[in-house]
Amino acid sequence: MALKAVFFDLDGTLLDTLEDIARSANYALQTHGLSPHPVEAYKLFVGEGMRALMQKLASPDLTDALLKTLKEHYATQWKATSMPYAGIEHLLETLTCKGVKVGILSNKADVFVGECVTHFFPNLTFCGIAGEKEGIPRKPHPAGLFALLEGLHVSPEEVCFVGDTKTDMETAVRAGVEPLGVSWGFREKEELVAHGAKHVFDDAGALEAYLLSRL
Ligand SMILES: O=C(O)COP(=O)(O)O
Repeated sequence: MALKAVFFDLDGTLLDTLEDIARSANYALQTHGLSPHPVEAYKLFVGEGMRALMQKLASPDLTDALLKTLKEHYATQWKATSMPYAGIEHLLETLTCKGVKVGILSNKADVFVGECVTHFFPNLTFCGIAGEKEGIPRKPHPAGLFALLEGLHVSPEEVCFVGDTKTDMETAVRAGVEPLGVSWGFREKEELVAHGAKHVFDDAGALEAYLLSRL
């Protein structure tokens, strides 16, 4: 069926946020007497939201304190080095111009998703944007995607979900939409294929060409 809507993951798919997240997480760890990790190591840690990130890096009794410090630091540092990957603005603009609905579903805290989108994509209109928020289970649970799809009058066969981790691919599979992977983000192609990616793209131009071929 013809493509009507495309939903994107944010961190590692639309935006290269790795360094800012890593720096804030390392700041939190060091503030609470723990050792930092190399920025690259965060490619495996990021993807399930900030609480899960801190749970992966320290004992459970420290999670709340670490999370508070992480959020406070990230609130002032989220755009220090982060930026859209090459070709992303063009891709989003093209889809929007062609009448395809474009949305974002992230496990990043909802407040930061809003700030990032306003800052990095100020001229684009999205059909829905959501980050991790209370009351809605985060990806790979499909509830967040279903909530965004509500009222759009599209069926799952008319929707793609694009992401860079197994969490994103599982979300798409569970929601019954087409799972599309990107290899420029935080994980390897193999992980995406193993978790259901129908295609994995190496640059935004290739993804754009595929999506346009689906119209
Ligand atoms: O910040 C995270 O943990 C993940 O965010 P994402 O879902 O946009 O990749």
